[in-house]
Amino acid sequence: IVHMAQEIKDKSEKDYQEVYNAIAVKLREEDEFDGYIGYGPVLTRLAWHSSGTWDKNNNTGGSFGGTYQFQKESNDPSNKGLHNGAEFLAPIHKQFPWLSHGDLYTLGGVVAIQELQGPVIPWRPGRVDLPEDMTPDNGRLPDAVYGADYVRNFFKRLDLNDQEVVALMGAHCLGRTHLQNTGFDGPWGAASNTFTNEFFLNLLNENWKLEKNEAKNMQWNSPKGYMMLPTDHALIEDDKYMAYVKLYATNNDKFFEDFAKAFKKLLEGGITFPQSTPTYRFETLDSQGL
Ligand code: HEM
Ligand SMILES: N/N=c1\cc[nH]c2ccccc12
Repeated sequence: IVHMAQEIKDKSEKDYQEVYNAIAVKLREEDEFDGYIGYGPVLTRLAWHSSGTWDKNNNTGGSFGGTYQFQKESNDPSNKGLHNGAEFLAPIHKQFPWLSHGDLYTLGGVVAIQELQGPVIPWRPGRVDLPEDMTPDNGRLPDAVYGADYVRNFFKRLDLNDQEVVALMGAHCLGRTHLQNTGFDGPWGAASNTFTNEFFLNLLNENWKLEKNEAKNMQWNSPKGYMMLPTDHALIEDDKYMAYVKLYATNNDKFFEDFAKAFKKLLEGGITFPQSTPTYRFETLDSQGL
């Protein structure tokens, strides 16, 4: 299967910056969601889950067709809680009906990362809505209970190497787990809505204890009330992953640079863009003085 992005002839950078700004203003205004965490983390997870269904071996799934809009995909147990992100974006789709669902879900993640003070994520438009029967089967997204070998093998399907995997996992600096969504709980107290390299610093500096949680799942907890999934903790159980954890814990610029590249790659998996497609680097609201 070839997913050829369409050439968007009648929309300019200004048009896409307008969509970016509409999402960013709504994000700034609706700050009370999920105990004042806001919508940034769940929008980030929606962009990742709508892209993470890609299978490089047969080029099925991925962000191109916007198939998260169909219940077969949005009802995947792996996607529990993401309807909050989709409902947040629904009015944006109404306001800009010319934007495809695939472009909408991925752009939502780009806005979230940038407005939460993360790196600029270069982004290209042109994803094309596919019919419901092209929706990939459930079960293509990763489980949280396994170790480093599972994580490494899982991300091969998305064509992502050790360095890209560790960089991407740094997004777990945002938001929190919710017992009723995934059977994991915490961190307790203030979960973060600012994009930093803290995930790596916490992995290295906290005193982690493996405990069974209320849903009978094992997770790593620290005296400060932080938590890590088994797949998070796997990054300091494996020498190759550990090297990148240390790199990103000590070099925030390198983390930002590598995260931006890996997140763009994740959001574009399986898509062939025409040479003429522009790559947009959007301004944040702050940098526009808005
Ligand atoms: C081994 C791979 C991964 C596993 C097993 C995993 C698992 C999870 C789980 C269990 C949650 C909690 C969801 C909930 O209970 O509401 C979560 C949240 C989250 N994940 Fe991941 N994740 C992985 C990779 C990623 C990647 C690659 C990204 C983005 C680049 C990401 C971004 C997020 C964000 C932002 C949240 C917070 C969502 C919220 O606060 O509502 N995750 N993840
Ligand atoms: N602070 N938030 C997290 C810390 C470690 N791992 C996570 C996994 C998913 C969501 C949030 C976190």
